[in-house]
Amino acid sequence: MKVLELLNLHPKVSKREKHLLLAHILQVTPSDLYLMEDYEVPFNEVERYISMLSRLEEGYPLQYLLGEWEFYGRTFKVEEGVLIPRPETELLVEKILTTVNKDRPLKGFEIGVGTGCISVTLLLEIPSLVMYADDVNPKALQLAYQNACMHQVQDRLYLMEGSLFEPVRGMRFHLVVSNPPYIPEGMWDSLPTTVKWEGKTSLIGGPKGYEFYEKIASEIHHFLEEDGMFFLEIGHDQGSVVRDIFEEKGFRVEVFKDLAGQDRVVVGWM
Ligand SMILES: C[S@@+](CC[C@H](N)C(=O)[O-])C[C@H]1O[C@@H](n2cnc3c(N)ncnc32)[C@H](O)[C@@H]1O
Repeated sequence: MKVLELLNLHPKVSKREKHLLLAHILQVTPSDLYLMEDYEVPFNEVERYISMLSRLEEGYPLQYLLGEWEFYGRTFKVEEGVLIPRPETELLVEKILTTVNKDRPLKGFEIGVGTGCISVTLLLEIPSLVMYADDVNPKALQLAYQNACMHQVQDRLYLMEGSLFEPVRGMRFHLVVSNPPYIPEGMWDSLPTTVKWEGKTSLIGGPKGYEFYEKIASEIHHFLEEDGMFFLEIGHDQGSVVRDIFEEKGFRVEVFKDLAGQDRVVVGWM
């Protein structure tokens, strides 16, 4: 079959997804495909493409089929059960990069490293930084290690299996960052099928959704240097509740909105 014929299959799947998938299989860029419309695709590739298209139609995420996704202009490996890096999370990284003093040695900690997209990006952008990062999901830790190796920052990233602050008891950091699970449990059933492949551990924060912020607020003072700061991604409607949680514990916080005008990042300090 020809490229154009393949791109016209499965009308329910978006053109963009089909372009990304076929380009990935043929190892060309999506825009190359416009010049290859009459190219006769070898049988094996046709078979692979058609079976992946069926999976897409069933709601399997494109990113997992590709095995990689972009974050902050770089490629990260992704795998089923580990959160796919989101564009909103780039704002969290941006806030850190524009806030911290990058010219001095810095020690950071990330709760819930996932693919490692946040920690690895920070390490690439801040050469004086060393990051510690944990996750309760061993698959995420393996993936984060692979991504750290791919971007050659594995010597400055210490990955630990464990919950919240448990693996770093007794340590203090200049920055603590987290994009914790923040969706309320009751919303699981109504989430799109594609999102569910990322797993409850990645997404569900607890009955209220904002339980992780409560847990972080109750402990974080033990783990921050005197001038330390924390940077948290939040759900679009969690700005005021998360502000209250931290202010009640005596922290100063600022809430920032994303490009869509939704609450997205909380920056705080003691
Ligand atoms: C929303 S994902 C964020 C992943 C990644 N940091 C990102 O921004 O793409 C939340 C991550 O927290 C992890 N997690 C869930 N509960 C945790 C806990 N109690 N302690 C540490 N990590 C946890 C999940 O496994 C998941 O990788």
